[in-house]
Amino acid sequence: MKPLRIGLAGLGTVGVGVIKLLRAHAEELSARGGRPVEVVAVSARSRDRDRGISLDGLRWHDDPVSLAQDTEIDVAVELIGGSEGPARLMVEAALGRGIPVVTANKALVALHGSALARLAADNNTTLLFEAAVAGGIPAIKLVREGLAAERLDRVGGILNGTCNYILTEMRTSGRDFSDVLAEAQEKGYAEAEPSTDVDGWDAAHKLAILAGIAFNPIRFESLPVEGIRNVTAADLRFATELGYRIKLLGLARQHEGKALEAWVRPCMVPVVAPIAGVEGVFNAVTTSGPFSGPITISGRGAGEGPTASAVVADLIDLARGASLPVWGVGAVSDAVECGSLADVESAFYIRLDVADRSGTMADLTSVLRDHDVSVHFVSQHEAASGRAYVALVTHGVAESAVREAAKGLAALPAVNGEPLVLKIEDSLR
Ligand SMILES: NC(=O)C1=CN([C@@H]2O[C@H](COP(=O)(O)OP(=O)(O)OC[C@H]3O[C@@H](n4cnc5c(N)ncnc54)[C@H](OP(=O)(O)O)[C@@H]3O)[C@@H](O)[C@H]2O)C=CC1
Ligand SMILES: N[C@@H](CCO)C(=O)O
Repeated sequence: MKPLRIGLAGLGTVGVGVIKLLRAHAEELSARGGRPVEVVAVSARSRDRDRGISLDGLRWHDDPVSLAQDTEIDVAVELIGGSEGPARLMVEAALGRGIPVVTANKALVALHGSALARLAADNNTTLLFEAAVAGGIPAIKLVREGLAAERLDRVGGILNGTCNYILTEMRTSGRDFSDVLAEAQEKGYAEAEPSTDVDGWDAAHKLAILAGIAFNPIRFESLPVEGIRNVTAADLRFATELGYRIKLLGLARQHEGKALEAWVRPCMVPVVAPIAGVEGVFNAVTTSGPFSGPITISGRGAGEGPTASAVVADLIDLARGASLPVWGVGAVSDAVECGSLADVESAFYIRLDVADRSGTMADLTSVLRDHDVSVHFVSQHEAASGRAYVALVTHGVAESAVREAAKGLAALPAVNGEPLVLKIEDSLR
């Protein structure tokens, strides 16, 4: 059989992993795909860098766009990264000439998925991106293929391993965010510039893709995103006492007849929920639908091996001749705005740093009363001399009311700093 000839751009963590996996499992891949899958051309910035693998016999392109235009390749694999620049140009060049593209680039797909889907459709080819969401977890295949018959009402999960690692370490060691982040950076688990991970953007890219295949492509700018910088060790202690874990979640929900509810933010998850037990760098993807019920799968969301496994799974699909739609149902629809969260009802956790003196609790509860926020539970711990952390759990209330109440609480003389408001996600039980 004629091999499937791969042009691969990006020889970093994932690119090298893909070449190693294609070589290590060549026989099985050939049997499963019905023909050999072979890298024939590559592109990276430095031709001389030792990457720990032999590149002998592979054509070299300095420019990934020229790789995409190589007439002796059948598939272009983009493992450079970034939503703009060489990655986008290369993907557009390959799709534009009718060559299928496999990418692990979540930023690119989250921001330009709809335009790239249209370009692919116009040129009768496809764009595959299994590795772009939750690394080694077959998240895209779960939603697009395994649940192809379902009308999902929820999709999302724990979509960033760095945040999950930091929150897990904070809980188990009692240390604060900055301390654990610094250690994670020293060990190489977190980037020197951590914002993409800890401010929720990486998880947001992945959620946007999941929402795109489960429901509709969304306008990325309309997705509410909050990271984990304001979560403290005190919050993790309160969560444990209350029977919860704090997780950075990305979730999208389709309510009948309404705009898509979608967001990324730290949430309280009941300790009995399957997702609460997903710890450290692991990711989890969760879905729910009327026929399939709840599904949660977990695994490694990043790293050479898991990510390469997902990229090569897409290559096997192409070797088999599978023709998968870019988004879930095959139609290329325009990206839609996420709905406002103002009217979405939930229970919330509110944590405050307050002056520990008589009348403080009365001041707090009067603000909540004024905003019609009903309290379900209150707890308090000493913070420092004369100060205390107060945790309040509300009954179900519209998000707009709890946000206004938090502003009122922050304005009280007894309250120090900004209150932390976390959504309580009891639905994931
Ligand atoms: N690492 C992971 O665990 C995961 C990564 N991903 C995604 O996979 C993609 C690749 O990530 P990763 O392997 O970690 O990234 P790396 O930074 O390790 O590798 C990037 C590669 O791209 C090459 N490159 C950069 N600019 C150019 C250019 N202008 N022309 C040609 N080559 C270029 C670099 O070349 P050189 O080596 O010469 O500098 C390098 O080989 C990203 O989209 C990332 O988001 C997805 C899931 C997990
Ligand atoms: N930086 C990501 C891995 C790449 O998607 C994470 O921490 O999960």
